[in-house]
Amino acid sequence: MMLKMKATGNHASHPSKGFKPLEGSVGRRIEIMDTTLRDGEQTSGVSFLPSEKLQIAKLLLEELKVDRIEVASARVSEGELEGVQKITQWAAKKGYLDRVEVLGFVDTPVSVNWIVEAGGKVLNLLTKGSMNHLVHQLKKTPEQHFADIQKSISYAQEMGVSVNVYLEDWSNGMRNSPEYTLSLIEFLTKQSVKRIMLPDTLGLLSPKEVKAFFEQIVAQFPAVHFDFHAHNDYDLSVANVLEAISNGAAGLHTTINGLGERAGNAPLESVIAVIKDFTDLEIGVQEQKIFRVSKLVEQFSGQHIPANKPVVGENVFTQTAGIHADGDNKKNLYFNDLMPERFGRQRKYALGKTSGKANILKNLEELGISLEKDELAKVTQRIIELGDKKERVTTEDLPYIISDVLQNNSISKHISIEGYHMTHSKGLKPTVQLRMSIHGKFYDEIATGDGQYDSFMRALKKIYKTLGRELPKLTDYHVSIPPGGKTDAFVETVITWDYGKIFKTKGLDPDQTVAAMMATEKMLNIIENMNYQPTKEESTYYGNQYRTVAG
Ligand SMILES: CC(C)C(=O)C(=O)O
Repeated sequence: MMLKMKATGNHASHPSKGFKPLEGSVGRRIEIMDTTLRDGEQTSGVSFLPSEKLQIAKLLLEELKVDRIEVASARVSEGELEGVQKITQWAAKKGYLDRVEVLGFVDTPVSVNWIVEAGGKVLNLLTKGSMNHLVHQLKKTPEQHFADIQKSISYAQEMGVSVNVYLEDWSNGMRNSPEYTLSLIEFLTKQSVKRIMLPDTLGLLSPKEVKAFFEQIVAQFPAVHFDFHAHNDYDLSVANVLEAISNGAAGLHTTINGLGERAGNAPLESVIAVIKDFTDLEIGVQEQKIFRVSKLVEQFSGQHIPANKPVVGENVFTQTAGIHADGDNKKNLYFNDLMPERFGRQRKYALGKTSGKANILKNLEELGISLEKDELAKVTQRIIELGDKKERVTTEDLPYIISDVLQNNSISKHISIEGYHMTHSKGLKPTVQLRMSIHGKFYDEIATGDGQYDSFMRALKKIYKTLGRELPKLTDYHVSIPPGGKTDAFVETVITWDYGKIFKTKGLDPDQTVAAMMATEKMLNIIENMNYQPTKEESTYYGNQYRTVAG
């Protein structure tokens, strides 16, 4: 028998753990086998290119430092063969070949030959862990199945390939046919097998059952290395993993971002956080690298990470309520062990209608901007207004908002856009129906143009014409979005006007045309201020900037 013994060792308690570790969780080192490239790729719609597989494999083994990776199923395709070859060629040079595993079937000699051709050295042999699967899928007796398994193991050995064994549908087996399932384990302990891998194939177990099954199995086979392979159908994969390792499992299977069949596998990012914070078990994974790897897998898999996904989701280290930011300023009142820096991330403070001054100050600090008290109050007010329109304003939006608000401050508002209706249809020119208020009086016009903004300007010109007034000449029109490339970000439109003097106005809105209309409204008020001979307290225009004229 070649079963790997579980390692034991001393382990000092994590200083931040103010609680008793779960029973049975002190001092062992847990092996992490990441199966992003095999079970993760079984996510509907995911297919990694060979070169992508190689890049992910490198990051998993060298940066994250997981113990083992499962990179493919044997026999799948030519592309899969190429992907495994790329990984094994690289792994051979690095001395990692015994950490690169391939799932294969009880089909001597096909899977083993495929793995050998791919340059692999480890077979994860898929056997049937429940009577149900054995009888209804393979239509074999346990004796026949055991004989076939023995043949596969012997052939792999002959070919220089080492073997771990999966008991597919093990969880069902433990529930409904434990005699068969335990007899298979018993049989495997007498074979040349390194690890026995116990999948909750349908993700049907509760933490209580995982605990009971592991207690039973580990008591019966104390020298055996058992891996647990969880699925997330009830959102219990992480809780189940915690029970498995706390009750004797020596290894775990995970995927990055929880990719995998149906609801996915146990997500590596949460699993490592939970092991570090809730047990005194040891793992070799480098958690600071997790975010980088998670983003790369997101990109290659095309599976967007939900914003609220623990550890790696966009929003999970963003405080939205102002009271939290305030608490962070006052003795870190909202501190917990799950610090973003651990995972290569940073805490953020959201800007929106619930965020308040403390959040804005935190963001200004990050940007190195300081504002006067009254300016801060105005910026806060503007963010609240924007928050009412759009849920979140980002730090990157802030400089635009500040400049927008401060510019607006210094201008008395006599003219406003009271209402508009814009059309944009294929085959027809855009039309804008516009209502303006000028010194309290309403003016309505409709115009058609080459674009929505052009239509708006034409309607505006008609109104101004009826008043016998001229508009400045538009000489430049510049649109930009804050860095980050988000399509839901605020758009800043800067328009340059020639009214004898050259000046610029800015508008900011998630909609580009609306941003341009806001910039235009500001321009109208500026020229109105110019024409109006401002009073002492009114704003006026000097050169290319606006100042309040003090008394
Ligand atoms: C193919 C097998 C090993 C599997 O992924 C599972 O049972 O969950």
